[in-house]
Amino acid sequence: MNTLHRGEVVVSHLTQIHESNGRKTHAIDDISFTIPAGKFVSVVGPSGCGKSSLLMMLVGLAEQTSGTLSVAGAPIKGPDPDRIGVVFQEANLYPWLSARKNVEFPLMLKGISTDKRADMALKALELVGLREFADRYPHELSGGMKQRVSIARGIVQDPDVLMMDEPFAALDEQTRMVMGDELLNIWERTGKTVMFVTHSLTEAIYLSDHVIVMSARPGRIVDRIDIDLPRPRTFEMTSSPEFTRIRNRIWEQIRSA
Ligand SMILES: Nc1ncnc2c1ncn2[C@@H]1O[C@H](COP(=O)(O)OP(=O)(O)OP(=O)(O)O)[C@@H](O)[C@H]1O
Repeated sequence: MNTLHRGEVVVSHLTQIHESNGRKTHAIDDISFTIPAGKFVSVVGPSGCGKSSLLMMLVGLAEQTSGTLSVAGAPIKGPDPDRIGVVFQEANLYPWLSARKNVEFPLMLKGISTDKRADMALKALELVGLREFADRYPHELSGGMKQRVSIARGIVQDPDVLMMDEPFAALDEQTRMVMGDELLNIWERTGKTVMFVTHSLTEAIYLSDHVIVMSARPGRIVDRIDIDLPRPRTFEMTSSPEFTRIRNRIWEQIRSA
């Protein structure tokens, strides 16, 4: 890893064409952007525009057709949870493992010693406010708590970058708002770069330094918006004229995409 670029994400002329059963789907078309280290950037766009395809390439779970991707100064050659943490829409916890053991799981695969991985998992659970629930099993946790365990698992190896694909989509609105604030809290405390895929324009604006707007498939970037609202963000801001102006601007782009 090039320490000069820790946490920076650089996407250059990225194109992806999926091929399955002899059919080609042009998902992403010539996308370029940079996320400076430590920034919180959201990606929004119409359903099927290629947001998840983009994220899957950035976390090393899919390959591009052309173009380059680099995270923390090095190209992506496969999943690398030391460099890039990932959180998906479903928490995907193992039901037979406690919260702590779920967080420890990737560390166990790496052969990290029992004591060290317990220590790392507890620190990550502490960061998401769940240390007291470390020995609970997934069925004993609420949807929001499960997703917090999943975030803990995503950051347990202390990656510089966290990629999140609709992490709060399955949660009720109230829990979703609370989780957004908690994520901002974790982000502020850890200084990680976050790329956050969401369908919610309010969530994207509320959380981010910058919002990338994609067109309908094949996904291209149609707008890039700096969110200059002060931090900490507050619920009241979501009904301010500035917030509404930005939301309308994004909605116009998506509606006509
Ligand atoms: N593995 C795959 N094989 C073939 N086609 C795929 C594959 N993955 C995605 N696609 C297609 O690529 C396009 C983009 O899908 P993708 O899931 O990236 O969009 P999205 O913006 O995340 O959608 P949504 O907002 O509905 O979650 C879609 O037409 C989808 O059917």
